[in-house]
Amino acid sequence: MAKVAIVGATGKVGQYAALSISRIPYVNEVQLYGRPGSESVLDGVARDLIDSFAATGTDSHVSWSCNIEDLKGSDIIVLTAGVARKPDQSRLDLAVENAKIVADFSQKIGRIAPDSFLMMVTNPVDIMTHVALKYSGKKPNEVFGLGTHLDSMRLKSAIASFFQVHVSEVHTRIIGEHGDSMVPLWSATTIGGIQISNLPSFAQVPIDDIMQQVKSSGQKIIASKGATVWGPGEAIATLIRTILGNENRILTVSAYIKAEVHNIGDVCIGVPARINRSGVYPVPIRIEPLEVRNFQNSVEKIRGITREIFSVLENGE
Ligand SMILES: NC(=O)C1=CN([C@@H]2O[C@H](COP(=O)(O)OP(=O)(O)OC[C@H]3O[C@@H](n4cnc5c(N)ncnc54)[C@H](O)[C@@H]3O)[C@@H](O)[C@H]2O)C=CC1
Ligand SMILES: O=C([O-])CC(=O)C(=O)O
Repeated sequence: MAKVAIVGATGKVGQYAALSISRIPYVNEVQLYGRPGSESVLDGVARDLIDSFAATGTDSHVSWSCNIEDLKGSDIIVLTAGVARKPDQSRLDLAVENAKIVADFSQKIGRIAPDSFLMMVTNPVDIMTHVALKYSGKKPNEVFGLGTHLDSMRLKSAIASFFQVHVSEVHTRIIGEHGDSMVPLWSATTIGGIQISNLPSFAQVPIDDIMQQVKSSGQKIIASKGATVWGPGEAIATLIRTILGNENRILTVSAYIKAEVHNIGDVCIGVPARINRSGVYPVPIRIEPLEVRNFQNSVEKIRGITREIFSVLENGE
């Protein structure tokens, strides 16, 4: 059984993640962490969560704290703390402000919970994952981010809807940045086990429209209801269940790569990774030449901004 802590638990994503995580059978403690001053909100979130348990039969302990030392003993810490973008902002606009928050928490988490996994949600998530890796002092397989798994879910829904098939019949992935330079892998997309380009109707797929829809999904939801919550909240729970259940599923997460994708590396970015109780292991893959070029561009963009952010953190602005 495991303790999962959420840092940023008073926020929209943190609150829904608490609910989705509490329903994972391997979790026996959900800890809600918030900044000093957020005691009353945390208490309310905990009570509301516990009220739901009678309906779902959930048997989990809920605790809350504003004392960072209480993260001790966590098996997984989910970091959702930080600012969220406004509809007219890019995720990258949040980089400097959130990097300071993430670096500070990661340093503390590295000391207080050295054996925990650290899952990054705060945006821009690929860069924040690298900040968390560096400042926590944890191993690369212990630090990962919710990146293009969510984009892959969005693409999967769009493809299932176009072909009018159940989502479980669609396997697909988006790799690269959780942002504009994301790269769909059509070469790794199947419907009912058939490679998508072998289906005659593939020629009718409005690929550009679908990718535009996937890329703008977060922004559209933020513009209309203020935040994306249920998509990311469920995706967070899937990743945690995969670790705690030692499931060895291959999911696309932001992880540190060295040379797994055509020798491109030294960056945290969305890649397929085998995930189990020991952590997150990027899978060596070979993809089509155009996909390699697009991935290389995405990597160069994220690596460049990550370096700038490291320099800001080290030297100040
Ligand atoms: N990776 C992904 O797929 C997704 C990432 N996100 C990101 O998650 C983050 C949280 O989003 P929401 O929950 O919608 O935002 P929110 O504004 O509802 O919650 C933010 C949380 O961070 C805390 N926080 C803010 N500034 C802080 C600081 N200086 N120190 C400590 N804690 C601080 C707040 O107290 C609150 O608990 C954002 O960066 C957002 O962009 C959101 C959805 C999906
Ligand atoms: O779009 C945002 O800012 C939140 C997010 O990352 C997503 O839902 O994909």
